[in-house]
Amino acid sequence: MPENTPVITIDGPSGAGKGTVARIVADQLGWHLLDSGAIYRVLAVAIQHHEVSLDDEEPLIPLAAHLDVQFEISSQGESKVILEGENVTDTIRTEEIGELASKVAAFPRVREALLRRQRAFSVAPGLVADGRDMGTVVFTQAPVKVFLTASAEERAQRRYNQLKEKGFDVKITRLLADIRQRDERDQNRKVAPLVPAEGALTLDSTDLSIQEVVNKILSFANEKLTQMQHTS
Ligand SMILES: Nc1ncnc2c1ncn2[C@@H]1O[C@H](COP(=O)(O)OP(=O)(O)OP(=O)(O)O)[C@@H](O)[C@H]1O
Ligand SMILES: Nc1ccn([C@@H]2O[C@H](COP(=O)(O)O)[C@@H](O)[C@H]2O)c(=O)n1
Repeated sequence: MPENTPVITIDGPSGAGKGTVARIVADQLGWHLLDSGAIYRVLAVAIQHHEVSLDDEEPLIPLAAHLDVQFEISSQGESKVILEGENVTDTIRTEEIGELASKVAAFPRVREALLRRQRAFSVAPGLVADGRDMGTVVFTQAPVKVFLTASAEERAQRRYNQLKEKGFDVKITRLLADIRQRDERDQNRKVAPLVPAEGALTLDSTDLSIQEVVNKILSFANEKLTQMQHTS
């Protein structure tokens, strides 16, 4: 991992807005983007395709280590996720796959098998990485770390709006229950639990617009990166 590539990590619970703001921040800086949750989600789809049971960690490790996935950008600028030659862009976004991904993500050796793949995204001129352990495990050297959160009710409402817009028939009470269950699992697992990294800026986005969150992250990043230039 090149130690001198600047990385901005954005960790936080499901629906806090990490992916949305990470994309805007990366675009504005002209940096690369890593949606690490997508990797766990793709692995969950691969597990379903290959009918591998979650009862035992062992068979999951080679699947994680040799995951045949490509993240592509279409000619219209839309991102596409290809697993074993199949377009799984929409499949990975379902609540069912999110739930399965969070179960798979609790296995320590599965997480270890995915580390190198995630770190390979750290390429000049810089990387914006979002997930649960970007600042605490994957990019511990990152000069800019953010912990983005929002109330569970607000996150369920955002997810509801998002799914309704895509034409899915969903119940907000169910989404809220799923979000709470996923928070519980991600925060309390033994390996890489969801916690703010040391030195992270904690942002509660419950009452903030997307643009306000982006502005706060960019101004924090600017401050940290300027400090870094002066000390190197
Ligand atoms: N500050 C905000 N105010 C209102 N809506 C927001 C805000 N931030 C994000 N959203 C909306 O909330 C939805 C969820 O956002 P997003 O997918 O970025 O969350 P996430 O933290 O990446 O979730 P996950 O970890 O589950 O992928 C999106 O529809 C997004 O447009
Ligand atoms: N760095 C990460 C990223 C994700 N996970 C797990 O994957 C699940 C799905 O992630 P989304 O961000 O796409 O919702 C999530 O609930 C986590 O369990 C992870 O462990 N580490």
